[in-house]
Amino acid sequence: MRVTGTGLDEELAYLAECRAGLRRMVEGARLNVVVGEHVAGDRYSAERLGRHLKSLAKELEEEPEGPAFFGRLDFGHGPSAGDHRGQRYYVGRRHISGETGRPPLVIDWRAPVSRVFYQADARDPHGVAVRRRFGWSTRPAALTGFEDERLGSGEALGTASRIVAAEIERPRVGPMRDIVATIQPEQDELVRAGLEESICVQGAPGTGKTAVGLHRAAYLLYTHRQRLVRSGVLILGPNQAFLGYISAVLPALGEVDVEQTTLERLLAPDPPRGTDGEASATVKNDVRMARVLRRALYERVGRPSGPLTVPDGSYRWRVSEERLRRVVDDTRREATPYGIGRERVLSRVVGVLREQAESRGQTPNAAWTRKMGRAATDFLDTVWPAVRPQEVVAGLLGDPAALARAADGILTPGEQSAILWARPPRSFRSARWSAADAVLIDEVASLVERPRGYGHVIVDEAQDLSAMQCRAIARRSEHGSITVLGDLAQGTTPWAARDWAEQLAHLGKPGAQVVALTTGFRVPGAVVAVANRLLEELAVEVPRTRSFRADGLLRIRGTTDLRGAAVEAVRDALGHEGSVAVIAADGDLAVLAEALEAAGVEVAALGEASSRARVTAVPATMAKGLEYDHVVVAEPAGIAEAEARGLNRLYVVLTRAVSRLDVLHSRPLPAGLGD
Ligand SMILES: Nc1ncnc2c1ncn2[C@@H]1O[C@H](COP(=O)(O)OP(=O)(O)OP(=O)(O)O)[C@@H](O)[C@H]1O
Repeated sequence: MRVTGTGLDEELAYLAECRAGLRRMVEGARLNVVVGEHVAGDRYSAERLGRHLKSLAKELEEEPEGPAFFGRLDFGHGPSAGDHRGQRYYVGRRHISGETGRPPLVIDWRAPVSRVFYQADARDPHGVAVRRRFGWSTRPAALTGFEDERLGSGEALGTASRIVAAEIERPRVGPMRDIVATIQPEQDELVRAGLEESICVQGAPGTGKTAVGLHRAAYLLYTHRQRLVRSGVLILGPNQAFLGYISAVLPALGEVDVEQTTLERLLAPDPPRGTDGEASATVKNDVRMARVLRRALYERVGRPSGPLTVPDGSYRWRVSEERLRRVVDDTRREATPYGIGRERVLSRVVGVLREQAESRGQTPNAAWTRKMGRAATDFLDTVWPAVRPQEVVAGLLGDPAALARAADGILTPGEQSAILWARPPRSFRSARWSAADAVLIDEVASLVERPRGYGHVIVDEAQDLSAMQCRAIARRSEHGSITVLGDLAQGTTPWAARDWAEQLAHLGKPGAQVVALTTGFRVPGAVVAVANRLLEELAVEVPRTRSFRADGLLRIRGTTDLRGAAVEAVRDALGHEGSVAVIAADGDLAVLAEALEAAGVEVAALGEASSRARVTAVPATMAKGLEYDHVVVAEPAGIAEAEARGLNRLYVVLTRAVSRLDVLHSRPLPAGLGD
């Protein structure tokens, strides 16, 4: 290893060239925005191209002084260097073109050759003689130094790199950042898996699952841009606070065309107006509901009773009851969506009428066909009525007899009464739908008409999804692939997955490979040790984590004055750099926040973007996926007791700390934390 200043002048000169290159690109992008409309083939592409170029121009302008590159590869002269023999490449967040006719100044981190930057090591240098990592200071961004690894001579730092360690251990300020400069080899494998591949990443807290998912989205868009920009990439996260935390990563990587939302919002843009008790939510989220709903929908399909007669001038056409029954039965057997089934029944009946007309020597035209269609509408509405998905669900939840028919042999009487509305609304239009109802409505809607699919779907915190929620995602990725991210140990919903095979089957990708990540980049070693102890109590089979980080501080303190101890711990935390969170059971948080405010500490509520306070009060149920430099956990027993999977919740809460964790308790610690 060499950590030297030699060559820094040359690198600074090269940086100046890169910045000049960026300025040329800004000019070019601005011009292209003007002419974009003329070069794109159609309006849709023109709009996309225009947006892309505008955002590129804007970003380049906003960040002309940013870190233009983070790595350099000097290939050797041996045969293993292949086409890159003797070449030097700079690797950065984005491609920077050279002057006309000259090679690029910086290669995008997603380009094929950049893979070597992440994968090369002393055992397999991939033809690289020297890998150089650059260190940058932030605000203002300045190139401060570099580290060389002479991989060709068997010399590699791996995770001992000081630049890598500094990046991983840096305090967290503001929203989540990209990790392109320090992606680890096992993460890189997942980021660059092929588009056709669906993968499931089981990773302990802080192993970079979310980071991998976001970078995978960026990688896939770079590698398959044409295909994915049209079909779309969707990222699903657990809640708005989490989405807010991760929302800046993809735009910073130049990717603005990714839909990032929660499943709840995707299914129902308006917030739910109703709620479910645990018993009813559990039944509604059970996979058996899919069969109940299908029955309820198809129960609407009737049996023709009597022939259909249609007057047509001096004739009366007649279709026999038996023929009508065959049309309906054949259509049912074809298993097309309900809505298409309805169209087919109509067109088949009209087809029978046409045959009769033709055999009478008539030549039916389009106007005649329309007329026959209108004449058959009453029949159609009786045997295959148009439906609204909400109406079907309301028909079940509001009518014990209808529910009993649809759920017979599927749900027990107790389960049926758990989901029945105590006071049914007058019409389905005034129903106060809950989040679980939205999933049921979506299930019915997809039986009527297939929903829009995405090219790739990334699902974070996937262990928490119910079977019915998984099905909603499966429908949207039927012809695409998915990346499933999660941790069985962090499952907190009543229906949280206990193994991945079943969850993947519900997600429609039973064959997806499950890959484990076990190196934690967030949580310091001392905290990981405590979390691993708690893991023993959680009854899930997951590999233990080891921390990349030797730094960090853990304090577990008993107290008789929880509020006073929390104020003291937060004051101490504010003496350090970085973000601070106070996490407690949802019901215990308000008094702590009040105590802090009373002591003159400014506290922001979670998601309160306008606040400048460094301290955030985080309800335990909202902590998932988030991270703070210093975390004060108040009364673990309260968190563990608040819900059925309270110990899993506590495991989530304890693993939010990046640098320091204070655990304060006035009551005995829950099992696993006690000793
Ligand atoms: N290779 C890396 N280099 C630098 N930082 C990294 C790397 N991998 C992960 N991190 C950082 O570690 C932290 C944890 O990552 P992330 O949130 O993706 O983990 P996770 O597995 O999703 O965690 P959890 O399950 O607890 O939500 C983030 O701040 C992320 O930026």
